[in-house]
Amino acid sequence: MAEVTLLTTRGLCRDFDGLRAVDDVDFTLETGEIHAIIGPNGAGKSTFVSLLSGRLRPTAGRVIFDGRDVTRLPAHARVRLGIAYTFQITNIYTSMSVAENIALAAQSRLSPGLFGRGGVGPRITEATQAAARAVGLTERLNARAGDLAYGHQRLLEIAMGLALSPRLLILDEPTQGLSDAEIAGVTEVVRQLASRATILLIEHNMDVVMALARRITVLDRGAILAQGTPEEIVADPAVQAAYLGDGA
Ligand SMILES: Nc1ncnc2c1ncn2[C@@H]1O[C@H](COP(=O)(O)OP(=O)(O)OP(=O)(O)O)[C@@H](O)[C@H]1O
Repeated sequence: MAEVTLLTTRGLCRDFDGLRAVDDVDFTLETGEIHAIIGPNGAGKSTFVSLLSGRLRPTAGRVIFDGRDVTRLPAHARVRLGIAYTFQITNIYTSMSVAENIALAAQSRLSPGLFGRGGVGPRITEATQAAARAVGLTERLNARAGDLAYGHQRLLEIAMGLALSPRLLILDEPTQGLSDAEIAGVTEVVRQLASRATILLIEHNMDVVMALARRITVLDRGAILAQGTPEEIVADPAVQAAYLGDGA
């Protein structure tokens, strides 16, 4: 089956005070794939996905999503087009319930500015329950988010991203800080999410990358060092020298 491109970048650059954090990146993401971005610390991974989500503006270059140039669109407009970047854990409201946190995310997509008006509530409830189900948090919907174990808070973050009904879900180190058992759980959740959304995954844990990714992009000092299937990346001498071989 022919691949359909969901997102491309052309000549994407981002400078911080003279430092080029993202350097002339031409990137292509195909619809339905799980695509991992890897690279050493400071390689520019978070900066790159922030340029995709609209959290940051590029110094140069373009971002095309579903055939449309979104380079100048703010983050909230990109969310509405279907680009979701999982909220950092600090964006979870710890005193609110799991359900309320997910509902807030669902509301921002389904009814910006219309919370509580007729017909909107049931759709939010539905979206909340579906997102909780997808990450295995159904039984904790009424728990206070602040009382969740750390691993469950990470799943809540993913559920909040899912509640935005994204076409592209960007997950920034979803397994960071988790136990081995929790990592296995998140890996399975992400695998299943791929039927609902294209996934762009920043991940340091190579076992997780190898288990999930159909394609991998390696960033090094802001530029693309290599791209390919997991097998191609593991066998790439430049990648071995820069990254895999250093015990990271
Ligand atoms: N807001 C900022 N201001 C100045 N420099 C920044 C800023 N954000 C990132 N940088 C710099 O840009 C470079 C790339 O950082 P980035 O966080 O994108 O890398 P990363 O690959 O995500 O790293 P890590 O794996 O450690 O999260 C680094 O040198 C970093 O210090």
